[in-house]
Amino acid sequence: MWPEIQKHWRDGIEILVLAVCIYQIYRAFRATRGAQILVGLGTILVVLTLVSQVFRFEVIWWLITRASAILAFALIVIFQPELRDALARLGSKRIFSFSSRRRLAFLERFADSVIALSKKRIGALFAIQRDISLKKFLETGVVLDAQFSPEMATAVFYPKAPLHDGGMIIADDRVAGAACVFPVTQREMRDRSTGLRHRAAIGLTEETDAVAVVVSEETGGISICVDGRLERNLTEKQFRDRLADIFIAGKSLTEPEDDEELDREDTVTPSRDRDMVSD
Ligand SMILES: Nc1ncnc2c1ncn2[C@@H]1O[C@H](COP(=O)(O)OP(=O)(O)OP(=O)(O)O)[C@@H](O)[C@H]1O
Repeated sequence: MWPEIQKHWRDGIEILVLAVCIYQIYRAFRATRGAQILVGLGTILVVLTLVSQVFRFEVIWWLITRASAILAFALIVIFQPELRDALARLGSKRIFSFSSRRRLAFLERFADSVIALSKKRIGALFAIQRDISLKKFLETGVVLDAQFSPEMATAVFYPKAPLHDGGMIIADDRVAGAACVFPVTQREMRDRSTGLRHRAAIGLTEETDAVAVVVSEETGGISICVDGRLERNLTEKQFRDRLADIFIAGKSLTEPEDDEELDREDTVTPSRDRDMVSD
């Protein structure tokens, strides 16, 4: 047993490293235009490799090995925009992410705005960008690049206002755009009353790592959606706590923080979720 472990421990580590790399590549590309191409090519390659190895198809095997260099080159060309985005993100991470103090101020403003909309029963859909760019959804709406404020949120979502239809995208603490169309989930809903606004929140967060917040026009209920999981009808406190949990690792949104702690927080990564970072 022991000699076997000694012989194969390197293989174990190699498999682990490969699994982590493949998973990270999948995460980086899952919401991008080329994701389906990548999955398709990967599947074809794996199937062809398996078939050629099992049945010893020498010509197919020869073709696979020869084609891999061309394929690698083709992938770089196909994924050029995504690669550029990913590298830019890597470079900008933490350095350009907005400071804890700004993040906290934004979250408080945001929570107040959502609660005000809920009280007035103004339907709203927000998408807060995290690591994965929401640029392609921004293109479906109207670019604003404006400072976020409760007045701004109410003006945008006010019924009959020109931009009230669709979702608002927030990147860092700014409103990137409004009236954006998000992908609607195709999942069968247990709750048949789940309408398009909520389905769009689920769809977007299934495809990206954004956090979606919905205010129901019908009930005023506030929901948060992360990774395709919708948490509906949160109370004010639950909503604030959930926001804090996601973006500032559980620190209270309402309790003032001392400066020292805030500064220190800039250097650590929150427990479970990533912070909001610019694209
Ligand atoms: N794909 C989409 N992307 C963004 N917003 C959308 C999308 N589809 C619908 N919406 C928004 O949702 C609104 C319709 O919401 P609908 O009543 O169907 O949903 P709901 O989940 O029942 O919400 P509510 O509880 O507010 O009624 C539309 O007016 C539009 O603003």
